[in-house]
Amino acid sequence: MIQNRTQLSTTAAHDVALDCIEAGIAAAQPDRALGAALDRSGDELTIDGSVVNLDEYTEVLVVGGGKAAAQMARVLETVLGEHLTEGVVVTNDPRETERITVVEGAHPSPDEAGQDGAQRVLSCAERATEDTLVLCPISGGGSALLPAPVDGVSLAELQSLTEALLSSGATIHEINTVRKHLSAIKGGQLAKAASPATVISLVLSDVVGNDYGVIASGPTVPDESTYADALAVLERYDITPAAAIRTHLERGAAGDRPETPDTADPAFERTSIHVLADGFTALAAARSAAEEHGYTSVILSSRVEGEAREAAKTHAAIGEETLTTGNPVEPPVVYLSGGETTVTMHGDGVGGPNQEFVLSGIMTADSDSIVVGSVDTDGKDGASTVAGALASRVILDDRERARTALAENDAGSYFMERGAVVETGPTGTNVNDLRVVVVDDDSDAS
Ligand SMILES: O=C(O)[C@H](O)CO
Repeated sequence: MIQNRTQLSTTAAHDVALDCIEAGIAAAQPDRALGAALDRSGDELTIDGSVVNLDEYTEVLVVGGGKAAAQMARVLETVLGEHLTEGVVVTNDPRETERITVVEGAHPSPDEAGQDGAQRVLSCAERATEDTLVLCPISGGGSALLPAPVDGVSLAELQSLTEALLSSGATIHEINTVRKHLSAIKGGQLAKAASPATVISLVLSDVVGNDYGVIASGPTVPDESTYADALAVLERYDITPAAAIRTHLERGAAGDRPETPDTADPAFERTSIHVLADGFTALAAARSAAEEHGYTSVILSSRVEGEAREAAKTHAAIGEETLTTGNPVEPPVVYLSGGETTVTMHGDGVGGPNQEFVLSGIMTADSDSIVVGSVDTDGKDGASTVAGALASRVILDDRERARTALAENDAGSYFMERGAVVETGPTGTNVNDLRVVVVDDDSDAS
């Protein structure tokens, strides 16, 4: 799956790191995650260990959205077989399905097809009764792919607000607080549309910490945020929305519009959620891959956030400690982490947080025996076209150039010139970043 593997595999440690990356991305594939979590035997459907008796329902609907929704829909079609009544999902990564309708929408800015798809998802959910089982495949990207702007707000107004929010520096929690208050499907409203049905959400998480209400703006999850919170986000980031948007939010804050449904809403009495893959899924698979190579393997955290170059220094420092004092464990060892780091732009170079992480990491590490790899599991590191990078300080043949590249957010060019970028192409999944630091006990990295 990884291109340029031979170029990247200059030592055994590089090979180990690449195997960890490949195993992590493979484990987070939607079909694999769903396939592992779902099982049907006759009328019994097992979801992540919980048994659902399909004969208790007169129909089974599948509604959802997100980048992985079509892959998830395919698995559901196979597992449900004759029990499936109908379904609609919206995605930007369509796959062939037999009975579930797949609508192709746009990401990261919503489009008309997505709007139409979201409407079809809502209509399908609305036909549910208390005898209906509604299964909701939901994954990252769902917020853009299922727009459903509220009455009075146009798609064009929502598109320009989305663009402003995405470039504002607001967190995904903040962005989705605003989105939830401008949509007829987000913030629990899909579950409300399906009420009083039994609603089971099957989720692939691209949100660090798996806040259910944030993943795809939580269409089936009670929402505690308010119109006032949404207005506060716009104020915090100095965003002036279209007049219709402001009016809608202000009327909502004044109590003239219903809030998104919260935990007290009876719509959630028969809802449940299963996160079937997240950043930890990739880390656990990477750990097994490292162990197969005979390395001790330590998952540092699946929740590393903050400035990429600073996080890298901490990872490199752990590697150095390992080599000098054998703490926290003796080498050879593979340290793994996930989460999502960010980059504060100082220049206009090529790269992304993962490439910047690797460059900062190898510039900090004072040994050839520390190999640093980092990728975005969706195959696209920031605005670049590659997944990330993999290197040791051996490629620092021009330290001055490396320093400038880091200063100008140009790590991508530095690695590209030296064949050290990791290229996967679009992977079909996204469980955030995957970082691998291999610390060998000998100095065979050359
Ligand atoms: O769709 C979204 O809101 C983001 O991908 C987070 O899940």
